[in-house]
Amino acid sequence: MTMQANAEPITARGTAEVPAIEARGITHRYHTAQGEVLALEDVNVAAPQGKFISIVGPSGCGKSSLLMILAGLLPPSEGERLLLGSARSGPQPRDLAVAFQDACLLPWRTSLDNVSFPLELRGVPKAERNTQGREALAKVGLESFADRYPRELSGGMRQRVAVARALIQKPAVLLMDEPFGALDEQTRMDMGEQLLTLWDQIRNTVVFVTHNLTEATYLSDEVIVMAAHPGRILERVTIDLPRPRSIEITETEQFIHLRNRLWRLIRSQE
Ligand SMILES: Nc1ncnc2c1ncn2[C@@H]1O[C@H](COP(=O)(O)OP(=O)(O)OP(=O)(O)O)[C@@H](O)[C@H]1O
Repeated sequence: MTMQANAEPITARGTAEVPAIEARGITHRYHTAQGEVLALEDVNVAAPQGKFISIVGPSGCGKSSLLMILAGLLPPSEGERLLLGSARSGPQPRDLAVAFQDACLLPWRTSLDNVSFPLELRGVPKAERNTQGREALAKVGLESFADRYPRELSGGMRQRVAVARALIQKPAVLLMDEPFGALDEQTRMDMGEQLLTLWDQIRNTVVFVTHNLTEATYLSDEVIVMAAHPGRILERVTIDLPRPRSIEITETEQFIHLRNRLWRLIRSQE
């Protein structure tokens, strides 16, 4: 697989100055039988085009809620969410793809049919979507598993199918909520390395929610640290490690320094 460190960022429209995705003054309240929960308070986040942004923070600080709002799947109580400079509501599948911790594959479809599903929804003819589907599976190293069903794959393989399905849409913005959270530490880092190799080729905008500070430091250009009760932005940490990155970078002094900084920020809230 060739790595293109300087690939042009995917810009669906507009100029590179327009953030790919942005949350402006987002406040969100859930109404429960026990009363109101203030999940997010005045959150402002702008993910520049072609950047990899992670969101970390203690459990319950509103990371998933923020991602759902950015995805257009959850209307915020206050504030607005802009996708490529536009405040259109609801998900826009051509500009945006979402991958969750649970791979959410359709159990009755093969890997190939799961990966090519977004193209089917767009009415792409079968021969073309099969070609693109096989290409996408090859990118995540699963070309020989095209005809397998999800139940016949390991957890890591299922997650790779989900990543291929998200990437086949060539979205300008990819939102990922703990996509490797259910995997063991070794598989998780392997998946992170593979994701970075793919991302180096397309350089779209990724917003990645994780609990894992090593993963966040390794993948990101910037890590947004959130605080809880109410959920808000505590600090934004620039990760100025060189790219392309390989797993060995996690052993460098600069990496450990950045990761420890994130850890201290999270600890300061306890
Ligand atoms: N559907 C819901 N109804 C009521 N309260 C909710 C709902 N979803 C989330 N919350 C509450 O909103 C707050 C933020 O939750 P959210 O899941 O966004 O946080 P998180 O940072 O993603 O948590 P975790 O890291 O544990 O996944 C929490 O207090 C949570 O209990």
